Amino acid sequence: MIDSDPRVLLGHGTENDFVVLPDPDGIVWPEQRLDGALVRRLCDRRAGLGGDGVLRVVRSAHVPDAPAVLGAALGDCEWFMDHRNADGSHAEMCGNGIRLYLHVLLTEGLLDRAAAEAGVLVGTRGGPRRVGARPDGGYWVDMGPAVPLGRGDAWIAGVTYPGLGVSMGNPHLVCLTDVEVDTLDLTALPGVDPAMFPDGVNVEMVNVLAAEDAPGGAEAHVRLRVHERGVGETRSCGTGACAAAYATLEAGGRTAGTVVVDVPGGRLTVAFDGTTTVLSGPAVVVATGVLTEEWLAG
Ligand SMILES: N[C@@H](CCC[C@H](N)C(=O)O)C(=O)O
Repeated sequence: MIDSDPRVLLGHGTENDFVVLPDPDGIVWPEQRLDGALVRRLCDRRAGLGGDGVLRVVRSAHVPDAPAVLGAALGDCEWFMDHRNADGSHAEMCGNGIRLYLHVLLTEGLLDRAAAEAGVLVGTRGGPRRVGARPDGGYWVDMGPAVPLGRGDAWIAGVTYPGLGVSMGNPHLVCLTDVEVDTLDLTALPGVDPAMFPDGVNVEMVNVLAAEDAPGGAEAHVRLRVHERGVGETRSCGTGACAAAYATLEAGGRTAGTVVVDVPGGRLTVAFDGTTTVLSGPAVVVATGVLTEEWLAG
């Protein structure tokens, strides 16, 4: 039995879709209730609502992990993006999810537009991230620096694809390839070296469409498909787009520039200034509702 209304929203960022649970004061979905089994049920596309993950919208004060992962920034992060992958696991960071998170703070009346446009520091298990709304729609996120993790390979159907490991708070292996990414089977996680990624990895397969003269004056334009840790193939990954953009610039000997990243679910833009990484893209709330007692009891 849940005392308060178990309100729920469905939303997405470039079709990376999430079940969003508003729980500002940590009353509706305390961690012991929102366990891995319930996350898996919510994300089930037939027996639940369906999603690549769950975002709990909660104040940092009600998240037991927050002091450890935010450290001195705890007091600056009123809000915490409590993210779960569809398999129930926690991830450090989610670039599409955090844009949707800010959008939900706005649509739920938990934040005013002026504050959102100024940019808000949100806690994540990867540390604090600043996210903001653009006056003309869309959202930006300061994702922090991309951290190279060294060279590694992915294997798909007996073919080896050389790649670059990149951390965006969470681990990625980016393979730039001339093989048309739309022809690859990403149903299963590509083979990787487990010693390089002891906590698992998200794998991005990338075609570089333009290494210069990209749309909107960007430095490069790529197309990406991704197999996400804890989910499977998704239609977009914000951290993956950042990792792919970093690997693309790095292959051209650059550390700064803007990369347009096309994913199956839309378009993201990633800008590097040599210090940090700014991800931009849309966020959409599709529906709002209430979970039924019948389903919760099931
Ligand atoms: N889709 C997300 C990343 C979600 C976490 C990832 N599956 C992991 O386990 O690291 C994004 O938009 O960044």
